[in-house]
Amino acid sequence: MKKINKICCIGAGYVGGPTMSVIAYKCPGIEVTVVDINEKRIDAWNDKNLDNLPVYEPGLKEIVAETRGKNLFFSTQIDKAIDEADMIFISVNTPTKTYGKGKGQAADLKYIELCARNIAKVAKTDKIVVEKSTLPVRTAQAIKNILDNTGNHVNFEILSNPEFLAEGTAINDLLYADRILIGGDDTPSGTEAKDALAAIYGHWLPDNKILKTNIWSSELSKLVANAFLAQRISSINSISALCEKTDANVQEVSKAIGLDSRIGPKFLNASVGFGGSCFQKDILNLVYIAKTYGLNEVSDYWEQVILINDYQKRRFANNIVSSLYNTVSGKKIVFYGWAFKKDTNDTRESAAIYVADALLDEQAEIVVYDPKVSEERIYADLDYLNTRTEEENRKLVTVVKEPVEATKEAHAIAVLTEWDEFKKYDWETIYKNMLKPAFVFDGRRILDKEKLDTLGFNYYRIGEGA
Ligand SMILES: NC(=O)c1ccc[n+]([C@@H]2O[C@H](COP(=O)([O-])OP(=O)(O)OC[C@H]3O[C@@H](n4cnc5c(N)ncnc54)[C@H](O)[C@@H]3O)[C@@H](O)[C@H]2O)c1
Ligand SMILES: O=c1ccn([C@@H]2O[C@H](COP(=O)(O)OP(=O)(O)O[C@H]3O[C@H](CO)[C@@H](O)[C@H](O)[C@H]3O)[C@@H](O)[C@H]2O)c(=O)[nH]1
Repeated sequence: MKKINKICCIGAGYVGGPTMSVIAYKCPGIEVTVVDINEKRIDAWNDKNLDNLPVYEPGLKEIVAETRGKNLFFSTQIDKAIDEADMIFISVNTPTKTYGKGKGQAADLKYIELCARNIAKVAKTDKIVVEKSTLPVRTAQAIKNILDNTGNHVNFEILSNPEFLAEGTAINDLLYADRILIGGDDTPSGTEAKDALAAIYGHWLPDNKILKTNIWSSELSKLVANAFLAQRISSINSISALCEKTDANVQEVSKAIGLDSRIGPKFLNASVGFGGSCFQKDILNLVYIAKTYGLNEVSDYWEQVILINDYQKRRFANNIVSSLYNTVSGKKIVFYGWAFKKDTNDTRESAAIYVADALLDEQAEIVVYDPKVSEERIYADLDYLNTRTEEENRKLVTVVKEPVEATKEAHAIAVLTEWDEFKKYDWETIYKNMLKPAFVFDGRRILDKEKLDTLGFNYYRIGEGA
């Protein structure tokens, strides 16, 4: 079996950084170099103060402290790292296309193609190239064409090894993965490459967790896994709307159905809507692929998962407006949370952005508190929507560091992220701070209903009648 001594990972983001840190940690005999074109990001990965790493994940800084400078390196010298590596992971972003054919649905593969061309240009020895990014099914074919046609006639073996970590639990998910998926050709060199990659994960995971498939099954399974997970959330969120009309309680419904072992209890938490960089992007990609093959019914079926998610965010915002006597103009609404889920500083596609946008359309004054998200990020998220000028966003939205203080003279609080600390606040003081009637809209169902009711709040939570 081919022995891997040096790994290069192109892309030092939310996947490349944590994944390679764990590989370096578990495989002290392998030298791992993570490269990126973004110099600022690499500098942050190399920052002496581990609180300044560009990705916040519980447990990450301890692993980086252990490995960085020993067998884990972060660098902008991309060509050098490619040249020296036996195995190259491509872990760059694959966002939804914002232009041209497939705009708004297809995955934008320009960064992937740039990586392939760069590898082809630089490689002087045989390489195993691993797709770590989430890609449309059959992308490996395109990568192979580029490598074989523009390369220096060395042998490239292409593997698909999608990543299933969830943000906020990335380190745990990597250390105790449910499964590792490795897709590749069944040729002798393909099998040898799959074995070499399996051996890396074999440093800490048992054989029965490592699943080898053909490359197309592997590429497609990643999109399907995300589609199934998001489908569960949209399913329960659609039922949350029905619960609110019928006095059923969505949590009781989740529990009742989840006890059926065929359904299972996980991923049935009703919420203000799923966010994150992956679910929407990957489902849209699946929708686009199905349409490309003329499978319109398949495409419509999966698109509905996104439509319900948009509906849920809109529904939450509309409910705030109608509860506050049909006008929020000039009213102070405090947002608890901006990240798309707890324990991450990532805000991509966070429901908070869209709820804020809808309320700003109604001229609300929004005050945001999030324990991990910077002011700069929050304004950038709003500016990116292009709904109003940057000046207006800064006029209507304030970002604060003091969550209880922020509620002074507020009309309402909206809980957008399920950060644990929100549960521990002094809700009595918050009640005193606020204008009456004091409204709380809990988009995550994390607060103590009985306590808030007793204190005098008008407390609403997703999936339950008033
Ligand atoms: N974020 C997640 O939780 C998650 C989980 C599983 C899979 N994925 C998938 O993994 C991929 C990466 O996601 P991410 O969240 O880490 O993205 P990210 O945006 O955080 O990181 C990608 C990095 O790649 C760099 N990059 C882009 N083009 C480059 C090039 N040509 N050369 C060098 N560097 C380049 C960017 O500068 C960026 O730092 C995506 O396909 C995503 O769908 C993400
Ligand atoms: O019952 C639930 C579970 C999740 N969510 C929301 O769904 C979104 C996504 O959460 P989660 O899946 O935990 O985080 P991600 O980091 O987006 O991880 C997903 O996307 C990754 C990128 O592809 C995959 O690797 C992971 O397996 C997949 O879980 C977040 O807004 C959550 O708040 C709910 O509303 N209800």
